[in-house]
Amino acid sequence: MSIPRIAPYPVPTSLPVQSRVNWQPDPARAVLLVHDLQEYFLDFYDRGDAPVAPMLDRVRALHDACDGAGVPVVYTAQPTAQTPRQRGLLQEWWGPGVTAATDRAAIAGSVAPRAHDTVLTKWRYSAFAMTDLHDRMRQWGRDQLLITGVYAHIGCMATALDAFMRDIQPFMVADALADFSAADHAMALDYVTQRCGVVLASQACIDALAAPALPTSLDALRAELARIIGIPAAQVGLDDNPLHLGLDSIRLMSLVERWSAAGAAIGFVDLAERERVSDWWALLEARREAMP
Ligand SMILES: O=C(O)C1=CC=C[C@H](O)[C@H]1O
Ligand SMILES: CC(=O)C(=O)O
Repeated sequence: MSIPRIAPYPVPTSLPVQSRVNWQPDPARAVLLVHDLQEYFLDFYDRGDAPVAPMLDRVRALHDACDGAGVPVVYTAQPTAQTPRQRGLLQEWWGPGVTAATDRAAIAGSVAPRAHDTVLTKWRYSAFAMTDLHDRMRQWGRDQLLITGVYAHIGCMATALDAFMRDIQPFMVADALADFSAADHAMALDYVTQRCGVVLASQACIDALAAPALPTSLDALRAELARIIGIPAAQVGLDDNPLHLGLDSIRLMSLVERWSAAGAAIGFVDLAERERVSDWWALLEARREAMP
């Protein structure tokens, strides 16, 4: 069985109501996933119609928002060369797929990866399967995944469920996804809302990423340091030196960039010369009060 020809359908606008969690995309925690937007998978659509045309526009807008907020962007793409062992059950289920359309394996030009993006080779429905996506997110100190691309009820939903099981908050960006049908698309959004994550519109996601993030409490500062260092928050004590806890200069610079973008006049030396978490909090409080 190959992929069916996909009739146009409108991008979902009425989203399922979330009642279990109040997760919000955080520019300090998020990674944008652009899932399998290869020409091969888009060729089954009428590219000039919904859902693909608006979906690609919204993926581009989200990519721009992530670039502005310092949020890493990760692409997945299946390889054209897959041994039977590598392709596994996909071969029996979907046939040769992109391996028989090697000239269509490229990621769609209108949403092509940019120089600073990460492109992972994709082997199974979930973007975590047989890739180092989780390791990379750990290294970046990030635990939210903003999911866009195709197909919503297959690889995107599988990735959302897998993220949840890895304690990564999944966000399905409803109008930056496309599927086999409106019903499949809606099913994916309903499932994620009920069982593992948050569904939101691309504009709500862009607005959340644009909200500069200064820690609003000492515990929020400890939690942010813990996430970016990759240790439990309980290990970030008020008298601990963040650099001695494992915060390296690259991550320190990313904090300076993020907090400066939020309007706090904080430089690298301001933090490096302060040796306690409590001193960092006092500095953040002082700089917040001095903000216009
Ligand atoms: O051919 C394939 O590998 C696939 C077809 C349709 C959706 C699946 O996610 C993808 O693996
Ligand atoms: C497109 C694809 O590979 C997926 O939905 O997993």
